[in-house]
Amino acid sequence: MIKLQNLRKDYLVKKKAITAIKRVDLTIEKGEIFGIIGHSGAGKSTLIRCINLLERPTEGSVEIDGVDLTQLGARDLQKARQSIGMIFQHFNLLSSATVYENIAFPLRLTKKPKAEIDRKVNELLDLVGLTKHATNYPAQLSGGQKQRVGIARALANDPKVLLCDEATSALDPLTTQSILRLLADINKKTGITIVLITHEMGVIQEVCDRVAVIDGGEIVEEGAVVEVFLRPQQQITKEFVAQVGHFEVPEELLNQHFALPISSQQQHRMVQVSFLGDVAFQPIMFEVLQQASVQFNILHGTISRMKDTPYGRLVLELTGDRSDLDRAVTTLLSRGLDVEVIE
Ligand SMILES: Nc1ncnc2c1ncn2[C@@H]1O[C@H](COP(=O)(O)OP(=O)(O)OP(=O)(O)O)[C@@H](O)[C@H]1O
Repeated sequence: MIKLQNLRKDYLVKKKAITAIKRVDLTIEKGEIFGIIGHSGAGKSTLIRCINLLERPTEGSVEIDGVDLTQLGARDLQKARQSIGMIFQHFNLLSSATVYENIAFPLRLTKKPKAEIDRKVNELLDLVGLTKHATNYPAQLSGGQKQRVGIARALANDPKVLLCDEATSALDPLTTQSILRLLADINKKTGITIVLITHEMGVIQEVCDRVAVIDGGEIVEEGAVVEVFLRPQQQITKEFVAQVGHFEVPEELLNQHFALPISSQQQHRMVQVSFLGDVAFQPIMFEVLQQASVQFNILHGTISRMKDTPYGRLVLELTGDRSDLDRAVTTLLSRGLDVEVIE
């Protein structure tokens, strides 16, 4: 659907080139919600603005549905851009136009008939829950409502792709949630491909299917959100995950003395058990440990949800005969849990 190949973007500042995007190869599938996360200055805005050629790449190609936008002439590019909607951190609404007129604006630009404009604007007002505010001006709206207008306007020409440039960064946590839920809903209803950039891992966790981590103008890690959360490879990714995950085993646990009593044949073992998807709802762990005659003590845990996928991670102290402990770990692995022996 979206294919960025060998993408580079330099800015000329006082006749010197500053490389914002070093080299990016990225494929985003049709219908997915794809997140790009990075710190300030990492190149997120530049990258997302290259997707609709608001920034023209210095090198490389930007394919949407097999068409390389960098090869199009002005008229064809303008047409292709109609299939790419965009929303912004500060909404970029026309302050002197009503909510209705803001949404109608792109339809008027494409010279749609009046009746069609009216039908479409009303449909979009309903979709974003702003029917009652049609005649209000942006200054009369809350931040969340302004972003809803931004979303409706971006969807006016039925785009195939929606680009979200830090769309929730100016909003409080509750409003952020409601905007993310609206985006997820629209994605489900229409199958639109959504690309969003953010510096907040919570945003990625809430709505994205896949994520790429950008650092110094390069993608340093990429994968399904659940995989990246549970098995981050790069240090920067681990730091982003730590913003929301509480996945790291606390230092004091690693140094503590085991709590369960022990007899001479028995051993202690500290394990981290991770589970994903439906397996999170099954009592596998307790069943297996009981059957193996292994005692356990929960030392630390997180159970939550990533978009629609439940997941959990528990740190357990296990006590039992060595062979029982080995058997319990092997059985847990064979039943689809991820088990890592910490100590
Ligand atoms: N128009 C521009 N002219 C010159 N340099 C720019 C321009 N836009 C961005 N840059 C530089 O390119 C690099 C990447 O900037 P970019 O805005 O893409 O990063 P970002 O990850 O979106 O950061 P932020 O979250 O702070 O917006 C930075 O070093 C920035 O200073």
